[in-house]
Amino acid sequence: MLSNDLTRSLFDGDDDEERADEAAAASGPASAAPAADLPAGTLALLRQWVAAGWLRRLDGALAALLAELDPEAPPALLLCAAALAHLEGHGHTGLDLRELMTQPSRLLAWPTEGLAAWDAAWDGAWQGTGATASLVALQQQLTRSATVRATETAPDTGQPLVLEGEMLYLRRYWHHERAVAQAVRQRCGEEPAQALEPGALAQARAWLDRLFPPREWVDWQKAACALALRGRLTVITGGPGTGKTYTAARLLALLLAQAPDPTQLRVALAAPTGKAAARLKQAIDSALGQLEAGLDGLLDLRELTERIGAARTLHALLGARPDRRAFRHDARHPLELDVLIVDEASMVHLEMMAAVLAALPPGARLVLLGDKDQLASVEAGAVLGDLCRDAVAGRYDAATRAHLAASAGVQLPAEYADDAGPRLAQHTVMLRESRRFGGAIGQLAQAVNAGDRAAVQALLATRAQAEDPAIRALQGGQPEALLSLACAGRDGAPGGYGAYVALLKDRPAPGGGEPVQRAHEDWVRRVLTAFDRFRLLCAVRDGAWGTEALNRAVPQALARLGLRPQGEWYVGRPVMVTRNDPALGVFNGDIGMVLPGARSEALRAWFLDGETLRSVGVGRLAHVETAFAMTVHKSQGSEFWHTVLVLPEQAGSLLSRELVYTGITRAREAFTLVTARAGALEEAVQQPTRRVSGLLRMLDPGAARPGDSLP
Ligand SMILES: Nc1ncnc2c1ncn2[C@@H]1O[C@H](COP(=O)(O)OP(=O)(O)OP(=O)(O)O)[C@@H](O)[C@H]1O
Repeated sequence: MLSNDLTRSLFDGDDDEERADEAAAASGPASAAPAADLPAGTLALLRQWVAAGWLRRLDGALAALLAELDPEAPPALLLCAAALAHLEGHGHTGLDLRELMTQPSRLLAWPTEGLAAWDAAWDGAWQGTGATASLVALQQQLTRSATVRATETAPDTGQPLVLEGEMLYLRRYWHHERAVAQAVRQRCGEEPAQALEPGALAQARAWLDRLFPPREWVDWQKAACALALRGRLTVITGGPGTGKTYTAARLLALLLAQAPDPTQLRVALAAPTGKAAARLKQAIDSALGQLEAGLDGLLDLRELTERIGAARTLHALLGARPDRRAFRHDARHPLELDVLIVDEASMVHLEMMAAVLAALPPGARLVLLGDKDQLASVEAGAVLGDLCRDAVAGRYDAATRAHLAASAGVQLPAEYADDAGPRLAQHTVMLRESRRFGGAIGQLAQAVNAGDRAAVQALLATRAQAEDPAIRALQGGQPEALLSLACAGRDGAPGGYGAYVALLKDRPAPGGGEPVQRAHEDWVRRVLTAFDRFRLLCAVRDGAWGTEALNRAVPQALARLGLRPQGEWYVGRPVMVTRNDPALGVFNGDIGMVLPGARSEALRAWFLDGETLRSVGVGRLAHVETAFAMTVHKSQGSEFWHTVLVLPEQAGSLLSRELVYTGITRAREAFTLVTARAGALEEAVQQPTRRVSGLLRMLDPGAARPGDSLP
């Protein structure tokens, strides 16, 4: 059946337009000129919507494909299919049918004209069917088609769409969401968790008291470690600097202390990007080092640090293979691990989370660290956000509260108690106190996160009055002002990219021998470190305030300071890898700098992962882009001494609260906001992102309707 292969591939590639072309070509006349027996009217309408820019070509192509597979496909199915594909493009994993029927404007976020066209088409879809539009009637219409699988009743014959309750899925996303739900349920235990046996409990208590000095208020870090002892999945969320890695390091010490044979404890550290993995390793090593010093040799944490080795990207950990979608490690070839710590889990998309859960042996512990309020992955799904739905409220049941009291001496206030709390809540902890982010930048991030427009405005105004060097806002600015900022920084935060450009001329004389090699590597490190202090982050790629225009303009501006941006490859070109290339050891999101090698003028891209420096000849790098300006999405997992967030005139739903929050929290010491239009920040703050998924419903039927999973 053409459908199965094509539909599987339809959402498997990297390039939507490419996929649309394939689908259009393969579905032949259905998409070009519908045959008379196809629901041509609906398809023609969809083509108009594609032309109007409300749908992608891919969205129309999916409907055309279904019409070809099932010439009897009702118009409502074709409309749902196009909407489903469209929503996938916006990060939703499925289509909430009830919401589509009652509030299409909330789901589709189209212009008024588009919504009117949708309403008319939807009403038209029911005319002549003999049915009145209702959720049940829609479900019946959908499942009557051979292209839709109703999970409860129909056998799997490779139908492109799957209906589960009120959610319609693309086959692939249904599989991933179901796999994640099943694995999470298993890891959280179907029944209330068993208490630790008395010996283990006493030992845990002694160690937890040693690792966390007594406090007068709830020690959520200690609570997180205590919960992790009991379960195979622990989700630790918190804003920047709340001690997620600090807690994870203490958890490792605790697990080492509890292990029957500490020398055999197998631990791996991973993150979605190379940069985030390197930061995780650094933070864990430093936390374990400090801890070791305070433990009087009770635990050999140095040996553990060495044994853990480098933190890896999830792709590398799972064994990504060139040209293969499947990883080397899966349920049949599991990772040989006892503990896996994954940082920056908000960036882990649904498919990757499914792969991680599949490859981890059932007995191993998975600890997810991340900030639930950050932007979700570019790809569909908001797994961490979904998993953390109850993180703020806590919702700990009696068994959990008793466990925390007995194992950690943590007495939870009543506001966090809920005897009907779901299983997952018993495995989730939110860290609530930031140690690194208390100043003006932290306050701004908090106000943005709370959607508090007035507080954001007041904060920017008072900080400007106080001439606080940490925060500056240039509203309604000109691109020239931005370029000058990029070159030289600003008062209170000098430097900009000029600082690394100044270092380019310090290259040691090329040559052979170890001293030259070492001097060269030192220079490369200094250049990379200087570059990493400053970054321009954009909301969008296109337009005068997008990454593409800035990546053309900034090197030209830097030419005044000595950069020579000639040709594709030039000394001092910062690059970001845009596709995983396991054979080369470079992964999507890695950032490097083009510089000559130690011996010759041949240019290489140099990457710094923590302490490790590596390089690749530029001729071998097929998928990179210039990285003076990067999208906020791509910046996740990184921090810069001075971060500049650039908001364009218009960016529709892209300009969200999460985007601004994520941008601000990339700044360590200085943050500059540049907005093309006054008011853009305030609008973004009031626009939280919403991603529909059915994960919570699958995890806990009856607890939440699918579309309720996010605000
Ligand atoms: N309980 C604590 N006592 C003392 N210092 C702490 C404690 N918790 C965290 N810190 C310190 O606060 C800083 C931030 O901690 P950490 O890096 O673990 O936070 P994080 O939440 O992982 O941050 P990020 O946003 O970078 O992921 C570190 O310097 C850490 O040593």
